Amino acid sequence: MAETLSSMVSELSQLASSYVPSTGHDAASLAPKAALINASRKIMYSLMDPGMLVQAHSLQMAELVSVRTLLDLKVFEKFPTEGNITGQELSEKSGVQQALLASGFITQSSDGSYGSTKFSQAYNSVPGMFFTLMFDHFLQPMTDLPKYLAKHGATEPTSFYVNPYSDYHNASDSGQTTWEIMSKDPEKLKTFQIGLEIGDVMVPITGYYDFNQLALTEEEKEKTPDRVSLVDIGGGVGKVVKKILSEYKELDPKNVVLEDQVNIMDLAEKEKIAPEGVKLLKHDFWTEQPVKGAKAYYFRRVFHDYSDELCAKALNQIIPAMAPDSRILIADMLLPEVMSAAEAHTAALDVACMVMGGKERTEENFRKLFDGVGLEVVAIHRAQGAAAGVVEGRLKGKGGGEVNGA
Ligand SMILES: C[S@@+](CC[C@H](N)C(=O)[O-])C[C@H]1O[C@@H](n2cnc3c(N)ncnc32)[C@H](O)[C@@H]1O
Repeated sequence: MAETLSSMVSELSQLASSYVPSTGHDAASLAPKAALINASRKIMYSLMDPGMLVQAHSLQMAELVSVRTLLDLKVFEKFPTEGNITGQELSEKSGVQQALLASGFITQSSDGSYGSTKFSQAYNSVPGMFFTLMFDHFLQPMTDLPKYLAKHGATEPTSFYVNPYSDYHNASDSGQTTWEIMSKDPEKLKTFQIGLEIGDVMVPITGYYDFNQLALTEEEKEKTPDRVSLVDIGGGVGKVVKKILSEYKELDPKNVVLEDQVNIMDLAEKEKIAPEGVKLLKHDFWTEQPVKGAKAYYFRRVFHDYSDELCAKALNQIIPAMAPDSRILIADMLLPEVMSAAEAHTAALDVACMVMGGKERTEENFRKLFDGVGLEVVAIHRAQGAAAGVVEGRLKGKGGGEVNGA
């Protein structure tokens, strides 16, 4: 039975009455806010007629382009933290025309002067970088999706050489991967790596898989002190290993390896984010895994960039290096089998990944992927309050070799 306006309003009112404001940015703190926003959106959509939705979409398009332009022109940095600034002053300081400043993202008072909001202030740091990466790397190629599909057929892109991203950059015939294309602009590459931090809340790093179980046992410390506990493959500049090591104290940094492509490892060496002791290794995961017999090979937010065929190719490079008790850990979004408004952002990310030739996956998709290369799923560790988890796998038929009795 269709929900009535009053039943939706009463649902919203119930959520509002139990709502406790929080400044936390972890999945659990954001969940009640998301529930309230989803309930409000449901009401909004039930009230809108199609013409109003077109207006809302148009406004969003204009707002996105305005914010991106203002970020480039560093306009938000010119706002005083307290008080307002006149359009004239702002134009002089930033060199932009007043017309560009009229966005709901900033405020305007009765004398016509402009003030900042919590949003424009936040966009001066990491949230702005995340916005920029979503705009530059996903929105721009995504707007050309109809053109791409007309050229390549209406099928899921499965290649890292030919996908909407490479097509948008006129590089589909260049034999370059998405990453190689992105690496041509070091500033954009840096924004991508650092801005990704904000997506941490969608695929939390910690809190649902116990990384302490990968620490060496007393016996191992004596017999195989150099055994690697954790290899973070495609681990970026080291923010993820830093977070893991800060919360799972039994893990010794010297038993942790961070792997990524040459230019990312150069950046990691420069930025020095990974804790002292962590070994930085330049490694291309399409080639044989050099770290043998590690307790766990971990990919976070990597598989969603690739098709099933390519993920299988990456896994096949690790399988020969695995010990009987080694684990593969894939941390990614876990799409629900049936999509609801609460998971709308996972659908958006699924589309964003498709632009680069990848996709988000369901639990079942992961089981099939593992099965196809001779691995079996041991457990799915779901993150509380997020549509994400760690899929834990091992070599098929190696059930006896447990990682510290896990
Ligand atoms: C979406 S980022 C995820 C980074 C990090 N794991 C995180 O969760 O923040 C994907 C990472 O995979 C790396 N990558 C892509 N292709 C690679 C390859 N062939 N070998 C090694 N790393 C690769 C990229 O450089 C990038 O750092």
